[in-house]
Amino acid sequence: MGLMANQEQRKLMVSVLYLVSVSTIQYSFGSQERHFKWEVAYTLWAPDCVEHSVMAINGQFPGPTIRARLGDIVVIQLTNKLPTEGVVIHWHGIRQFGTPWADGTASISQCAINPEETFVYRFKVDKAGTYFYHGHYGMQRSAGLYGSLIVDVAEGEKEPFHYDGELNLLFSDWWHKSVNEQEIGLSSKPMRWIGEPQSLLINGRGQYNCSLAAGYGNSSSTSPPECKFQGNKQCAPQVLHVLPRKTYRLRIASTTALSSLNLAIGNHKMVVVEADGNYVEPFAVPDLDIYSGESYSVLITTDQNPNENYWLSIGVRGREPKTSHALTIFNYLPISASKLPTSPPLITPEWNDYAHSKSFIKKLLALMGSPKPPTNYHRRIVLLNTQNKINGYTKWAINNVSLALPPTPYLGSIKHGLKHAFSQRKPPENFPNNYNLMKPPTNPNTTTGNGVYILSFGITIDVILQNANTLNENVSEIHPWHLHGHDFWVLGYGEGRFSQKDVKKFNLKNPPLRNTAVIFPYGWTALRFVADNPGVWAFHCHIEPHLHMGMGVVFAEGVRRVPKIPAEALACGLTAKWLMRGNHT
Ligand SMILES: O=C1O[C@H]([C@@H](O)CO)C(O)=C1O
Repeated sequence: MGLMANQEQRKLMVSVLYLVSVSTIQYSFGSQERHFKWEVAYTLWAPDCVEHSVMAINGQFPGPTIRARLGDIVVIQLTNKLPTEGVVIHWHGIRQFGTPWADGTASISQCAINPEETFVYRFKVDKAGTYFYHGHYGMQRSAGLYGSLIVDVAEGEKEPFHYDGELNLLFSDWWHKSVNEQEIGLSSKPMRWIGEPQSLLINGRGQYNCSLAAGYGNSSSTSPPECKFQGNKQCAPQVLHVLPRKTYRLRIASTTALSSLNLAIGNHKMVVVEADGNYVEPFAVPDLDIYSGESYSVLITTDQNPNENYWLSIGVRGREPKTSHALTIFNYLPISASKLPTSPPLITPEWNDYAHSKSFIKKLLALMGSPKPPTNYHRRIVLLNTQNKINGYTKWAINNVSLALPPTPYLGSIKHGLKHAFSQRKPPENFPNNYNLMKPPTNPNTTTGNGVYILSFGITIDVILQNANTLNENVSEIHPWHLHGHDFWVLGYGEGRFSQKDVKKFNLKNPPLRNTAVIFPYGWTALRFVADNPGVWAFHCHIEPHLHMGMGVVFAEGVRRVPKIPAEALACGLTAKWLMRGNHT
């Protein structure tokens, strides 16, 4: 198979040995500014061995990894080199305390950066953990605009667990149809759904129509042929080189557009220690579900037969899979990476085995000593998730409002009192009692809206995400919801309609802190957070086409306390007019 040429393998071995030693080096300097100069441009690339256009950063796909230490200021000077479209980048999991204009959400925190313009993102990383970044304008994440963002503990501090080396995995899904065509299909009448991805990618690499694992005795005539490529191809798997009898931290994040994934490594159990940049009570699992917008760290001990290699595989969950698993090799050095594992890759649990997913997610509990939620809430917002229609167009709606973002970003319009910038009607806090969650909506018609949930500064908010049936009989889908500007405590999950009696079952003792939480088909998920971060924050389904079809809401809190917003974030829509009136002195 020629996964890795010999010389390349030696080079990588040296870098693994370096990696192992690096974790013991003590740095002698404190927090600092980390500067990056980036250009976003389309480039031709073959993520799954088939060439298409991808949105790259400095010619790289995925974009460069940002690595910083807790307390550092990260400064990214981003120049838009796309010929005809705007761009923004969201720093997923970074709460942006004091810098809400750097959250990178078009129409919410800033104006899109026009071609040839530069915008400087400057923010503090105030919590160690595994994060990532991605485009947040239209469906630019699906176009390939993403990369990893890793925050190490502060100088002289230790993680609450030991490891000898570290490996970084960023998962995504990939379509051969351009994002432009996908977007047009979604907004056509009737809607043309994007379908399942052609490939899954691990660190931007996958294999369409060929298998790294072909040749395991029972491969049938329908299974794809063996991959034939040299290790230098863009789609060649990034082999994970490890040394025997060590402990590795795998940092994992999922920036998929659609797919929920399950990860497994042959013969190795994983000990989960971090979720979305928050420590959890360690627990061991043979496989792990990861939804779009989530990140995890797991510890792996290389205690298996050192004369073998092992498969690392990801497969689709929660939707009927039509996409092959993505694979790479967990290579025990010094044996060659081209020695195929003796056992075939692990198969993902049945796509609709939700009991498996629920049992995993309920094991996640905050590490002892983590911040606890307030015991009471001040305001409860119940959000019903439905698929709907507007004049024959398919939409997603929350409490029967489908989010259509306004041309003027909310942060500037709210801060500067520009009331015509968006609807001043309060979006609904609940949905009718007689709504039947188990059936398609009896009246599927909805309307668009762009109203904002204004949260009094400092209060405790409970959000109940309530799932329901889609437009099709007997279908309810998974939705991973992501909150900007905050972590929330996940207080509980339940089946059917949420009711007051469910409150008794909330976990107020050690609920995990996260920034993304899933709702299961026909179920509910309860979240709690404190509205203590001045700014305007998106809260939305992280499935990119669903957000595109309106599946989100907007929270605003303490906007009067936001310091002076940089003019570059305001130079569009009604805030541009406001600037021209000379208000920004
Ligand atoms: O938004 C979606 O549309 C399709 C389907 O409901 C209609 O084709 C699907 O699976 C989604 O998640």
